[in-house]
Amino acid sequence: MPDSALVEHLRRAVGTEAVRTDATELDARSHDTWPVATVWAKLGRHPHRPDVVVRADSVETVVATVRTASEHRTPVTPWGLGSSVTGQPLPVRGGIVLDLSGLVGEPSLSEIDHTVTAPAGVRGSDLESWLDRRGYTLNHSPQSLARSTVGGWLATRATGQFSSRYGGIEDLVVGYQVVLADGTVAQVEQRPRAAMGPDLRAVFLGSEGTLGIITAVTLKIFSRSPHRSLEAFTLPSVTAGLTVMRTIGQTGLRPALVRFYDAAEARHAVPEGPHGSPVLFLGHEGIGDVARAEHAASAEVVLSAGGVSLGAEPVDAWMARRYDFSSIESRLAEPGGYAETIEVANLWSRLEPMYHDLRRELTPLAEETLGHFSHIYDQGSSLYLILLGRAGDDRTALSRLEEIWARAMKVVVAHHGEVSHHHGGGLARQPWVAQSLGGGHEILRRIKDALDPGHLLNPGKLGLDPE
Ligand SMILES: Cc1cc2nc3c(=O)[nH]c(=O)nc-3n(C[C@H](O)[C@H](O)[C@H](O)COP(=O)(O)OP(=O)(O)OC[C@H]3O[C@@H](n4cnc5c(N)ncnc54)[C@H](O)[C@@H]3O)c2cc1C
Repeated sequence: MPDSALVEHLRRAVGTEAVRTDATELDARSHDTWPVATVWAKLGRHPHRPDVVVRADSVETVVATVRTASEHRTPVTPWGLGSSVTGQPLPVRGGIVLDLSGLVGEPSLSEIDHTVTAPAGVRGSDLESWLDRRGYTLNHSPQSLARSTVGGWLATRATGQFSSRYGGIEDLVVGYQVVLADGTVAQVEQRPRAAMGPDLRAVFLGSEGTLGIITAVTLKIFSRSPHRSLEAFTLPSVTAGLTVMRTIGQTGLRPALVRFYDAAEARHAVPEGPHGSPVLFLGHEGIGDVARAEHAASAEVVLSAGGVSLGAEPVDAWMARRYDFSSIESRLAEPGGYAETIEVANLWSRLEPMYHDLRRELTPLAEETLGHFSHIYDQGSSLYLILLGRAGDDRTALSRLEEIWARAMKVVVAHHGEVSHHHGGGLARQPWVAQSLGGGHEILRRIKDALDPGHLLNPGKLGLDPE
């Protein structure tokens, strides 16, 4: 039962309409897009249900909510569009879910500075369409573009499909407004760079709503590229593909698109074949002559590693379906069906052994284990695994998913890799946060203690609860 004094106080502070306590709303906020949470829902379980939902449509509502929560010593868990696939916005201690998806409004554009500022609840695809009509793009293209908010991108340190050229959200953010646990409204930004003190923009990126509530965001924008070259290639082995990706990155070539599928995922990525070989998708963009020259240089690296061109068509087809998530959703909708996506990262020197160990450990747990490498850095790359399976019933499916997580994280830690490249910790990676962050976790704990001494913001995440 919700605390009636809290609910009354919230209604007075933010208005009756913004405060929701109906069962449908509370049930909906007890599941995000994490497959484990989807199976809980199939089993009728709501282990992490809020007591009340506040729908924010202004910064004042956010401030009033956190102040009221502080007086009642009640947790507040921010919620964007719930596209997290790791349980990040699930209110594990109940209390208030603060829905930020109504925090919207007309963005403002600076064509001279090449920036756009938008309220944090704006849906990614709405902002991208708004910019597109004006000849610009964010060049931030997560697969969840139409299912996530701009504030959520910062809170989760998200990255997009063209990050190999443009970077993750940490490279695209100019500044933002954040409401602290005591209701203080702060602005952090750099115009465009500063050397006085640390770069405070980094503090809240990836904080998963545990340090503050982001209410407005200023992002870089780019003029639309006049030219794009796309091409797919088969490669003889995973070793060859990783060598190609590393060479391209370390030579200073900056493809916007690099996706290297192992043979198992290549069957899905290029359904028309040829089957049995890994496949690389490559794309360069920018001013025509420059992009064509870069593409030719990258293609030369691929061909000298035994690559064979399949032309542009497989990549064009992927561009058209790149936001499609139905293979995961339809498998999860089947009785006993389960599916999971796990993204990790490592240095080039450790990536291939980690990949092989992960495949070996996870293959017995699923009908299909698919892998691709898709965000390259000079020092390493991400690895994205998709697992699809069917169990006798949903209970068995749930334990299969739990075992997949446990085995995968153990392998990545053993290879000194990053346990998450972009989906974040949430509940899925809770047991591995402290080990993964090492000495950095103590710094994070102290920042948490200073910014949120009552530990009210999204408790139960990033291993930050008091011992
Ligand atoms: C089909 C699909 C594809 C995906 N593809 C990608 C991808 O390509 N790249 C990628 O990085 N991620 C991807 N994701 C994961 C997810 O979409 C991102 O993490 C996204 O940034 C979450 O945004 P959201 O607004 O839905 O936040 P939510 O899921 O609602 O919340 C996520 C976390 O952020 C916090 N939070 C949300 N808004 C705020 C705010 N304004 N202030 C403070 N804290 C806040 C919440 O408390 C929670 O901890 C994908 C998810 C799906 C379902």
